Amino acid sequence: MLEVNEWRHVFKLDPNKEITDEALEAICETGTDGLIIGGTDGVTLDNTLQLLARVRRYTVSCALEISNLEAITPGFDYFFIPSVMNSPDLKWVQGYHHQAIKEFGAIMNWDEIAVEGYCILNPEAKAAKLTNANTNVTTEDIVAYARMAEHLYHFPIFYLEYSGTYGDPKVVKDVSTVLKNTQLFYGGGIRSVEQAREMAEFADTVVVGNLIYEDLDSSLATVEAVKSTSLKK
Ligand SMILES: CC(C)=CCC/C(C)=C/CC/C(C)=C/CC/C(C)=C/CC/C(C)=C/CC/C(C)=C/CC/C(C)=C/COP(=O)(O)OP(=O)(O)O
Ligand SMILES: O=P(O)(O)OC[C@@H](O)CO
Ligand SMILES: [Mg+2]
Repeated sequence: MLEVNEWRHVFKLDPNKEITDEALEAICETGTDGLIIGGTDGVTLDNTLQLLARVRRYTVSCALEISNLEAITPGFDYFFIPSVMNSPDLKWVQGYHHQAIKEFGAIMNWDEIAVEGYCILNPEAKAAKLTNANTNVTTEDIVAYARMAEHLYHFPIFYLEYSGTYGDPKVVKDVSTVLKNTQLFYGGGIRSVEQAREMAEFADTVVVGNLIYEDLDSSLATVEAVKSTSLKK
């Protein structure tokens, strides 16, 4: 099993979306480095457990990206905890986290936990709306969030999140140059191998989500595209 810090390509599966057994098998057997299970809305304990049981038939490693308290369950290789750095609302930065750790802290295996410092940049994304993220930011603002993630908070992951739309490669490049220890995730709007390659030049890890549900074959092709691209930092 690859450690998270070795992940180059991952698929994000949404428990709130339908996927056939054939499509799920194709995703799990592509040679992708990992799966992230998560979504912004409609994620329940029931649909999370169902998807977990289905992906556990394959050897690919799997992280639960926690978006609400109800759907927290053991059984994953990793637990990713988003903290939305550009939300003015404390509950999305650390409020729910405090509540969850009050409940689960004593039984948590901290080696399986990775905090993701999120910077959400598409104002139309559900996650941006939910968290009231301030998407009206400059590249300098974003770079400062990245530096905070690495040097103030020592987050293992900084996540440039454009969910639903293709982001700005120049922003990804500029952020990549200031991160040394914190892993840069890019996610959002990847719909072709060219886009996957472009972001893979600067992001340590490229996340492909909605394309799985819109054009399965194109999503499968992003694995090789990312894994054959060398980082340019
Ligand atoms: C034994 C046992 C139970 C073990 C588990 C212990 C454990 C791991 C406890 C967790 C502790 C903890 C600190 C939990 C955090 C709790 C929490 C609710 C934090 C808030 C997270 C947060 C900021 C959510 C906001 C939304 C968000 C950023 C979601 C991430 C996913 C995302 C951006 C998806 C993309 O959007 P999508 O839904 O795909 O959009 P479309 O449907 O339009 O595509
Ligand atoms: O669904 P897409 O737009 O590919 O985005 C992937 C991921 O970053 C969503 O959290
Ligand atoms: Mg999605």
